[in-house]
Amino acid sequence: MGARIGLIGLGTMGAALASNIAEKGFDIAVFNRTTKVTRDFVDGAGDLADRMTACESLEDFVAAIDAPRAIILMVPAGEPVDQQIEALRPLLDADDLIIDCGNANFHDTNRRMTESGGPFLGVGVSGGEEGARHGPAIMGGGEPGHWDRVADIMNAIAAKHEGEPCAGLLGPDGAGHFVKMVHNGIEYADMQMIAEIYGILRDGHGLSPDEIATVFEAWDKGPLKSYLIEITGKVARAADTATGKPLLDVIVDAAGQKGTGRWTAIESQHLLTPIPAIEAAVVARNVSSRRDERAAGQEMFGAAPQAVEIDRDTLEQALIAGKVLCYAQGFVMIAATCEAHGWDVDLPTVARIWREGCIIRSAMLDDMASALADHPGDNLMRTPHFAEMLKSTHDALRQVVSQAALAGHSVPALSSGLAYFDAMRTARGTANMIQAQRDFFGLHGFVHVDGREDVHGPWAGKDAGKQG
Ligand SMILES: NC(=O)C1=CN([C@@H]2O[C@H](COP(=O)(O)OP(=O)(O)OC[C@H]3O[C@@H](n4cnc5c(N)ncnc54)[C@H](OP(=O)(O)O)[C@@H]3O)[C@@H](O)[C@H]2O)C=CC1
Ligand SMILES: O=C(CO)[C@H](O)[C@H](O)COP(=O)(O)O
Repeated sequence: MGARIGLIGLGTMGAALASNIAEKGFDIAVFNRTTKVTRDFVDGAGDLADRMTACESLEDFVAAIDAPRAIILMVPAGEPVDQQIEALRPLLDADDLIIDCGNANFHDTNRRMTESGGPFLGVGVSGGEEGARHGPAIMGGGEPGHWDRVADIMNAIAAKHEGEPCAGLLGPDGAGHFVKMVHNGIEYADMQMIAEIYGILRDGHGLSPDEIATVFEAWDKGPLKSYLIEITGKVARAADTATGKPLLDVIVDAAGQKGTGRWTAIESQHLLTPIPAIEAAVVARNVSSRRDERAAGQEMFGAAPQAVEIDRDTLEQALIAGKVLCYAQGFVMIAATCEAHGWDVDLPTVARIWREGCIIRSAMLDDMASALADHPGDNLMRTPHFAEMLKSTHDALRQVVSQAALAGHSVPALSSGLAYFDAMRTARGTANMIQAQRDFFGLHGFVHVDGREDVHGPWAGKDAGKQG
């Protein structure tokens, strides 16, 4: 008997996932581009090594797995995935299954479904190293017959919510990677809003990292309870091992990004689906990387953030409103994309899968799953439970955004969330002005409130057709 499954790419995620798979009782063959990494991994796997076959060539790796084979790729998105597929396929049988568990762009996954030369699944895995090791959230995309071949493994290694695996096949093609991408978009917005509140506590209230940790630890016991709030308390409490200083104070304020947030923002523009809090979070990361320019700006205009008087309850309420709006935008985007691609991704199932294991897990997700199930097609912000939540918190968000602006704090995600909320409850907006301007300079026409279409203003010549 050979291995039940194989895994290529023993980096942070692949190593943890391979250990998780072995721990759940499945024999696994492992391969890594750098052979020493494979050896070191299996040598350090303790009792789990009995269930692992360390392979030093792709040929040995393929031979070590029982046919029909299932092979997980856990390598960086883009070229590395295509290279691995290209190297593997000639060694595989026609019905061997390749499963890309990295953060692929779902357009690539759509392409690979047909061009990878055999059965293919695109599976989003969330939870970071700890999640991959002990139970991630797993978002599958592809054909049900292919998913069924590995469903027992996926369910066994996934996080559990009250015994229910946080794993599932969400749709065909790249649907799983698409949902993981939006998950990351929400992650970006949630993290940015937390960072903005951290900035107010640090620069507006003058709190130390330890004092800030205490605030987030308290919030993690209330409605904001979530993985990201929990780790915010932990990172604020941590000390730098080199200097003994608070860790946050020795980290350069330039955020990295590997692309999933940017992909979400770009995709939303293609779909004409507004996700301004997520876009603002991507922009904020880009701004953060402009360190020299920011320093020059401070020299010229003076430092921006001043003391600000907003009580902590108001900050907590604002963050609650912001968090709901991040998820609302993400779910709307999933719904819009499904429509565009003819996918039938079930939003309550997505919310249920996100309840444990993933980075955006939150106490709110159980209620979100119920709200989306009870009110299909509605924006989460208009479902009764979350509408009540927003009614009681949006004033706090307004106070925080306005006070922050007056005191020179940059809060792009919180203010974009608020602008979205206000726009989405304004029946008559201001785009009539845009339409009039477009018609004035380009004779683009507008829809008249009486129902007539392609109407022009009085500036149009007789030849332009109908006038208003
Ligand atoms: N880190 C995280 O929190 C999460 C990451 N992901 C996704 O999981 C995937 C893996 O990420 P992560 O484990 O963090 O990455 P790491 O950088 O830790 O590991 C990357 C792995 O891929 C291998 N690799 C890199 N380039 C190639 C290539 N061209 N051909 C073959 N193998 C290659 C590396 O091998 P070598 O040792 O030879 O360099 C290494 O084993 C990515 O798609 C990432 O976006 C998903 C969820 C969470
Ligand atoms: O998928 C993840 C978490 O869910 C990865 O950690 C990803 O790398 C996060 O994105 P970025 O690196 O752009 O912050």
